[in-house]
Amino acid sequence: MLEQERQEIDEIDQQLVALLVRRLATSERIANAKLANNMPLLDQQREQLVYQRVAAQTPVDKQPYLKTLFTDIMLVSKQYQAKLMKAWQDDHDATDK
Ligand SMILES: C=C(O[C@@H]1C=C(C(=O)O)C=C[C@H]1O)C(=O)O
Repeated sequence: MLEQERQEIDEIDQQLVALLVRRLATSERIANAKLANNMPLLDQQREQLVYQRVAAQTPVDKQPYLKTLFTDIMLVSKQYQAKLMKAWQDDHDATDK
């Protein structure tokens, strides 16, 4: 009964996982550039642009759900960047001593 739809969800999830892994890898490169250039991790202006772009691509009835999803996606992205930047900074401090 639900097999076809569940198979479609599985296929979509497979694509989402690959894209989310790629997004995190890109976020890692951004974290590296921020540390090298003494820039803050958080960029609220950029996040507002992301929300605007997502909303423009989303049917109105689904916009609140996509907003929640992207809040979480960017939260995880920032958590990952914070972990990486701390580890790189700790390494750097250790080699300075
Ligand atoms: C990835 C970045 O770092 C943070 C995470 C963002 C994201 O995951 O889209 C956006 C802005 C920043 O708060 C960035 O600055 O582009």
